[in-house]
Amino acid sequence: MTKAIETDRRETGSAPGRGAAVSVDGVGIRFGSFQAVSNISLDIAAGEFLCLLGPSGCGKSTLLSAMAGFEAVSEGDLRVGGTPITGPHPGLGMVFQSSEALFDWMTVRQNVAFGPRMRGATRAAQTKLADEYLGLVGLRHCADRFPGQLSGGMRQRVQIARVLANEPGVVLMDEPFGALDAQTRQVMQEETDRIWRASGCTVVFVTHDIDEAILLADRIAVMTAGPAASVKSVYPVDLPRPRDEADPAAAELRRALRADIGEEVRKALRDQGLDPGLDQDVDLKGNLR
Ligand SMILES: Nc1ncnc2c1ncn2[C@@H]1O[C@H](COP(=O)(O)OP(=O)(O)OP(=O)(O)O)[C@@H](O)[C@H]1O
Repeated sequence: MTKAIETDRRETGSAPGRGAAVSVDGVGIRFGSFQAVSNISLDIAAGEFLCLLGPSGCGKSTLLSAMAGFEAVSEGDLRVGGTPITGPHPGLGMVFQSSEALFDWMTVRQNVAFGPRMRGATRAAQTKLADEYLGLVGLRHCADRFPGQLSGGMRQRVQIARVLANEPGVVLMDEPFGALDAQTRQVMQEETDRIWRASGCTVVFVTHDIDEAILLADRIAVMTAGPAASVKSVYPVDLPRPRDEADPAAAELRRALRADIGEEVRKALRDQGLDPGLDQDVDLKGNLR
């Protein structure tokens, strides 16, 4: 965290950006009579980077939405920093897959300054904070452009800067790089690792990409196939950072995750009346390979 950001925190009176713990205890979420997730328990430590993996449609986004306060839990208890989540909260920031979440009519700087402005920061402090976080994501030089003038990867960086400028304890990311091309995605993964370490936030990150999870996570939680999905297993990723995909330990973890998730994807396909066959490889979205 840079000195200037710390100074701005004092000027804006905002909460420190240190990570907050997330506690998920016996959580179930229903939509009418449909039980999407059931009996989910996860303790996420302050400052931890946790990835959620699971078959398509198992309830990853639903769980993330509940953590963000967008979705009410039907059973169980969900807390951030010890406080029950009862609705959207400035201590929680959400990065969406689509950068349409940005305000197209505002400049990049105005987008990032939006949160501090809503918190009543002075104009000078808003600009200073926005420029600091734009610097953190490597986009200071784009501050006066509009989102429509940026590439997809740049827009996602603006989204991240905008969320961080609110100085949340927890950042929730729902497949943030799913719509990007492979090269931009790789750069964004490396950047996320760096930005997360600089910010000190807790991150809960939903992805379909096992390699992305291995690259970024402290722990990976694998969900069962829905309905009534729960957490099947949790894998610690005890690998040095920055991560090396070629590390034999990463390859071993990749194999274990593929087997674990593959089982759930096959289950989901069988429930849909599709039999992938035991020797057929499937990806997390249920596509045969
Ligand atoms: N508002 C809603 N009303 C009814 N059902 C819903 C609603 N939101 C989600 N669901 C259902 O809950 C289940 C979980 O959906 P969710 O989007 O959380 O899965 P996911 O794991 O994030 O999927 P994907 O990996 O494909 O993005 C699905 O069966 C979905 O149809």
